[in-house]
Amino acid sequence: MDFKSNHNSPVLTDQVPVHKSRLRMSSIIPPPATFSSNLFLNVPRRNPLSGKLDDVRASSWLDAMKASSPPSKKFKEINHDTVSDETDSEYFSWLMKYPSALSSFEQITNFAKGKKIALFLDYDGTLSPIVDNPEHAFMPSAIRFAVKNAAKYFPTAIISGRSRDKVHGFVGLKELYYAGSHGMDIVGPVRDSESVVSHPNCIRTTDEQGKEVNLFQPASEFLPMIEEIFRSLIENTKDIIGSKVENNKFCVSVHYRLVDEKNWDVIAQRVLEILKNYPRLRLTYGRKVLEIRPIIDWNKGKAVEFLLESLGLSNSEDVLPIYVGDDRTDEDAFKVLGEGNKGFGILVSSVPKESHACYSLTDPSEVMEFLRSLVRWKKCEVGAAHLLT
Ligand SMILES: O=P(O)(O)OC[C@H]1O[C@H](O[C@H]2O[C@H](CO)[C@@H](O)[C@H](O)[C@H]2O)[C@H](O)[C@@H](O)[C@@H]1O
Repeated sequence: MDFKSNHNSPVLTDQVPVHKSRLRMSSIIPPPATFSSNLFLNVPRRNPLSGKLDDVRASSWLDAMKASSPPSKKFKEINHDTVSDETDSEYFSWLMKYPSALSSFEQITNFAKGKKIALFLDYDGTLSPIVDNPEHAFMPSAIRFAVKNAAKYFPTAIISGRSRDKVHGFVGLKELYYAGSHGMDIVGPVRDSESVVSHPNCIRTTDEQGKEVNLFQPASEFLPMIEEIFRSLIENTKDIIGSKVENNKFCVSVHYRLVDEKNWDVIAQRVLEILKNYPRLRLTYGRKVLEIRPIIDWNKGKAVEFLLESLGLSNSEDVLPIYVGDDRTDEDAFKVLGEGNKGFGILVSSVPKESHACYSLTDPSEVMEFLRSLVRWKKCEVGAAHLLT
């Protein structure tokens, strides 16, 4: 769900068909709603006088917040004595729709034959397991090694909601490209593509190793505003035990994973209250996190397109982009790749979720397995090509 603020009202725009997903998975998405300027919820009601609008607003947010991170227990590990047939069949019919990228590996590589694969990887929940403290979301070294190896064969980029510096620090591989702040901060290779260099927010600079790069920051004018709201959010949530406000440079995350559930409505109300003063910012949510970001026409999907263009890999039949991610913000990238069958989106999830992806993997360890398999396959392909020459 995506609350777009403007001077009169933050407007809810939901890209996933609400009724369909609510039918399939109880309450992934809160009920359709709009907000007036005082941020009270306006929902069609049978009796407009019954109940308090504040209560409705809080319960709508609570629905969203509770649903934002479903129980992480893997279906395949569930004790079948305690699980209903209904749950099993829900999972298996979901798997029919989003087959495992490991089980379907041959299908994927058949499609990839002779093509140049470009890899796009989300960070939290994809390369590092979800943990309580966002500062401790370290990447297991075996996964780092798999990513490093994959990058030897395929151009590889990390696209994260974190600040670019922070995610670079966690991943620690200089051979990758990095996009932070949900794609609003990209360092890409230098290429004289008209659509890349002509963008007013794209500048040529040098990276830490002195290499020439293109730095693209489409939300740079929002930097002071983000700093300001970051400070205000810290000040206004400091009494909520367990809350954590994270500065992601062009966006801010308000974490409630460690907040007692009875205070989730308090944290939502405080954030909404502050946001009233920032009509050019909007509120979205991820896995037990509320995210504040600029209203600009930019997202992880656009970042993928930008990077493909920067790498000289766009508009080519011989290129197969693969995006792996676990979160709502990754859906924009899945959508871009799904349109016109440009590439594959792989959703990382151990529970059924509606998605624009076409395959699934359960967790970061399966992501690692998938990357290793891609490398093995590529080595064989290269070996076979050598034998023929
Ligand atoms: O795009 P991503 O790389 O997936 O980043 C999305 C958010 O990830 C982080 O929060 C999530 O992971 C934390 C560590 O496992 C977890 O504690 C939190 O509950 C999750 O929401 C990050 O801290 C956020 O800033 C990112 O926006």
